[in-house]
Amino acid sequence: MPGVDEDSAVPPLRITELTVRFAGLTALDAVSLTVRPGTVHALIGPNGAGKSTCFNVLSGVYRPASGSVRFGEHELTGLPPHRIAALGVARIFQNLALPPRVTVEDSLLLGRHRLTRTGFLAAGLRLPAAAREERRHRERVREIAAFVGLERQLDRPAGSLPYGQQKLAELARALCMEPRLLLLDEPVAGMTADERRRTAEVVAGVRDSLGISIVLVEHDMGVVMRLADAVTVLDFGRRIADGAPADVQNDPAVVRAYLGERLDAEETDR
Ligand SMILES: Nc1ncnc2c1ncn2[C@@H]1O[C@H](COP(=O)(O)OP(=O)(O)OP(=O)(O)O)[C@@H](O)[C@H]1O
Repeated sequence: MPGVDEDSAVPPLRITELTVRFAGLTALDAVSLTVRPGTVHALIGPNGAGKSTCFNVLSGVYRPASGSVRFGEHELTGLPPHRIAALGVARIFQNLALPPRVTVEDSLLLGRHRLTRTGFLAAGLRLPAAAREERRHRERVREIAAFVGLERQLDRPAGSLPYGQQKLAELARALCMEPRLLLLDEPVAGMTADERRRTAEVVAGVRDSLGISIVLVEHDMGVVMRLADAVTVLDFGRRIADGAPADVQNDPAVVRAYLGERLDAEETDR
């Protein structure tokens, strides 16, 4: 499926020396990483490592104490979430967020709101330009639904779909914004093995056919190793490794960090 906007080239995302503090706790400590255009970049690490904090800075929820996040020519730190979204940064949350009683089609159409030119007043007055625009948006919604494999679910309320399809519908809604960067927060958590495989395929398709960059926070190492082009590992807010998945997996600091987490869990179980 091609993108619609010709001048929507995907720029690199450069995070430089990012530091976030909460009342004495350093949640991110001078973290740097670069997401190359059109790649899946996984952000992994044990619980409390700082992954969600990093997402919250990228999407404008938190302001860092210092450091910068540049998306192409734009500095994202200090911008409110809607301005960051308008630059083409879409975030998908871990919890289901689609209104359950609204049809998949209408939810996806709402996802295109930011791209609507004629606006709701013109649409309400049934002006021809608005009708044309709505037809165009509906066509694109159908294309995107087909891309994630939900073309036959468009008329169904989102809440009536199996969990895996609801998550795909959320991904479709994010794609309806025509984003250039997708932030995926544990996209396969709570899924069956089949749903995980299907979701991983769709995410790979988003990268390969749309060229969108993806930052992926995920605990499922199978999915990370299969999907990621690059991996950054955080532990206690510090970057402890960065590179190709296979290299990072064998890095002694990474093995130690995850081993520490397992030992902590065993300690709590006792
Ligand atoms: N709003 C906040 N106020 C205070 N402390 C916070 C806040 N948000 C996160 N923290 C702390 O910052 C650290 C990093 O948390 P964060 O949620 O970013 O980790 P994470 O890697 O996403 O963990 P998980 O895998 O468990 O989701 C933790 O010690 C957490 O308790």
